[in-house]
Amino acid sequence: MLYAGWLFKELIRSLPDTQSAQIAASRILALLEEKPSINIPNQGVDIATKFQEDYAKLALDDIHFSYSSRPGVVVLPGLSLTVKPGKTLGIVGPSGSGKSTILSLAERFYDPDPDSGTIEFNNININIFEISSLRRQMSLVPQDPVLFDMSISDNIRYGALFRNDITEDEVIEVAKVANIHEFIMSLPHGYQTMVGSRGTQLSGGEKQRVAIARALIRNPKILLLDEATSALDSENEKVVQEALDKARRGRTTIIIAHRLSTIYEADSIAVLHQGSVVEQGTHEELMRLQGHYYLMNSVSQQQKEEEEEDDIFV
Ligand SMILES: Nc1ncnc2c1ncn2[C@@H]1O[C@H](COP(=O)(O)OP(=O)(O)OP(=O)(O)O)[C@@H](O)[C@H]1O
Repeated sequence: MLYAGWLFKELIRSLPDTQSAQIAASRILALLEEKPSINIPNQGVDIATKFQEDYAKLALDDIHFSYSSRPGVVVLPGLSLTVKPGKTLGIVGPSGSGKSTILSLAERFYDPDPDSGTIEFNNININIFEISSLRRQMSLVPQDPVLFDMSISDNIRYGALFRNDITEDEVIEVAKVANIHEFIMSLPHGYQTMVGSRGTQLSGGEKQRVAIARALIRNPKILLLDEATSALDSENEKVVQEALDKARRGRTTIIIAHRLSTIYEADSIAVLHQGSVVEQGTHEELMRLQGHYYLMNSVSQQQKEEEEEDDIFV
């Protein structure tokens, strides 16, 4: 908490002038006073006291969900989906099919509709858990990670603000898994290098790898990846892809894939359409099925070939 206070001050300090700082401070304070969109139990169970297992299982069972701002639009009409302990579940589907919503529900940024089934963490309904203890079990790597105008080391530590005792060795360890250690060491100020406002001094791929290190520093039982390598060039994509593969090894992981090659190796792939799973299996099983997934692969293969042809004529 002390560290969070320090960070708050650092963020305000990094703004260009007093007026921007005042506006930012008042927005943050307004946000803190905003009513949550979920029912948070005051005295939930601390999840850490409940499980000793290394791996977590996450299961959504018959989840109905609409955003309260658009009550008429059903996003999930009774979704059931399980990710097994230590395994990777890939989720693919068209834009708007509900992929990111699943991650938001897992973290309890929203609660399912009242007539829903349950979301369970190791077979226990997640809404009995104290909310911050639940979120500490998970790390989300968003599509467009936000870095702060602080050193690389502090940007990584930001992933575990609840801990004041993170050592530099731990920071280095996760940076190595995230394939970013060597790059950091090549900089004149190493881990103390300032990344600039919103990380502007780093490339997209470097930012994503810092975000992966940030996700790993809290040693999450569940890793949630909203993959966005499609915005990267092929060189950067390969390095980020390797980092994602190392990060998820032996860890319960859900990956939302925008580029299908990201999830070829996943233990299971769910194809989502309008909030329902229309196909599920391994890459090979789904390709044999010659259904939605097969078609998506054919289209993306065709796009890739067209891009390669364009490259030849540049
Ligand atoms: N905060 C929100 N408030 C209201 N509606 C939302 C909100 N977030 C998402 N939606 C709507 O919910 C539906 C599912 O959105 P979601 O972001 O889960 O889809 P997605 O499959 O992750 O899409 P994409 O691949 O484009 O990220 C969409 O119709 C979207 O417009």
